[in-house]
Amino acid sequence: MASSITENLLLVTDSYKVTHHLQYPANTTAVYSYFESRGGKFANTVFFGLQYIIKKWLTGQVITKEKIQEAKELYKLHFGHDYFNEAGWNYILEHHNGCLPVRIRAVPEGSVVPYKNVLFTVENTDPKCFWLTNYLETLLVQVWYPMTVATNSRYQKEIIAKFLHETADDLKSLPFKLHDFGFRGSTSVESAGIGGAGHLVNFQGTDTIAAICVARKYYSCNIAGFSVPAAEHSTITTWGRDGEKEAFTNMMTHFPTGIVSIVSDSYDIWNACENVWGQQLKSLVEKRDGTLVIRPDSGEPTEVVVKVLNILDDKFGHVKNSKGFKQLPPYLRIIQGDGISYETLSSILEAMKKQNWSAENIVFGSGGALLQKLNRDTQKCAFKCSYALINGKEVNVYKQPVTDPGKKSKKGRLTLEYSDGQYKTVEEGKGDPKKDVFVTVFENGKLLRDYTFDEVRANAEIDLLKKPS
Ligand SMILES: O=C(Nc1cccnc1)c1ccc2c(c1)ncn2CC1CCN(C(=O)c2ccccc2)CC1
Repeated sequence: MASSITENLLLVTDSYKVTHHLQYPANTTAVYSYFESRGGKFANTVFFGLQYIIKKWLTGQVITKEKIQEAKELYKLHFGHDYFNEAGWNYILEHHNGCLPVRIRAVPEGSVVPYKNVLFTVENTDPKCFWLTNYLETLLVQVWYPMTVATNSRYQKEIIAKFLHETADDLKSLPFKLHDFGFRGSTSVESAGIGGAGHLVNFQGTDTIAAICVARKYYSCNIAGFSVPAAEHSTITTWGRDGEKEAFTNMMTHFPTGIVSIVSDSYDIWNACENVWGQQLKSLVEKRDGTLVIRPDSGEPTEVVVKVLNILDDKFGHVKNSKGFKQLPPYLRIIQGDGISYETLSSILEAMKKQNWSAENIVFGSGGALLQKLNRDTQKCAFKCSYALINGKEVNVYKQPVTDPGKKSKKGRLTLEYSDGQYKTVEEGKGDPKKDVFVTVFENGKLLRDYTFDEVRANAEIDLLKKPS
């Protein structure tokens, strides 16, 4: 029978974990583990995506006779030996009605937590199922992905907010300033949805429809993001090299109101801005009831963006906003969707500012850098056992590799405390329960806290009043 990894939780783990029930000390009755970001690219981490994993994989009667049988057969083939913990899984089936006897406690979704703080803990709730805690590590650590996308996206929001503070009348446009172009560059439809939802924690502009679906299905959000009619090269180039003006006119005719975005670099972006938009279609642009967003899509972004703005200025003029920076007429904006990342954003906005252009004039699109150019190491996400009960004795468990002090793990039962605006992880069970911010989100097959996307967004919101440093 083909393995149905897509449904069978017993198959969603690393092979070596299938043998781990035989490797703990005799009479181990509790294994307690935690997840953290040990720090990496970003000092703070937006915690997001655990609820997706819990709802998709852990809630309800996830263990069945058929799944146990399928796993038993597959692992016999895989190892060439019978290591599978059939008795352990049958015990869960019989004594817990197929529900997982574990407790997961976590910081609220959307929380922004400095690295090296505990983000969630996992423990078995039935002493016979000590082996289950770390069986779930493989799946639970995959939260690194939505978390890291949400974090990387939020750091770009802070950059854009800074430049809006410095050069724009207000920050009203901030939610739409970074648009997700990353669907095609994602590893899979599922990962596009998960990562794209991570981006939508911070923004409301996306072309990754899978992300809308994840926010709707797993975070009770009817519509988490928006987009508009936009051209791609094929809808321009199929009109022929001499047909670019007709292609542009067709767009303006089919989409006579609202925002419409037209990629304009198919042949010569300078000619398109200067002669087509700036002369041949000038009055069409000026009279249209909406905003034309011109999209360059090649060349060195800092140079192209500023040169396009200056050409459009020459043709359509500008006004000075309250901060003294130039602003194109409201019917005209640009979007830069090529080469956009956390690393390049500032240089583009700085180049604009140097030539007195407000950040108000531009929207960004980001694809691979937003959803794909990340890995578990970006934020050094790790899952480690810190406490066990062995022969009824509490044991603080830890690792402290002489070869890498940075991999030292925390000891004992952990609490994440928040006081005076600071998070603090307290180890060895010495925390103050009154200051503990953790929520029990899952226990014995049940999701106990169901965060809405609005709640997640509120928790992750940046300080909009903070003047740029
Ligand atoms: O080229 C686009 N998508 C794309 C997708 C995949 C690969 N390449 C490009 C694309 C998509 C959306 C675009 C775009 C260009 N140019 C402008 N937009 C729309 C953005 C949508 C949201 N924006 C709004 O201001 C806004 C729109 C609706 C409601 C409220 C605000 C700002 C612009």
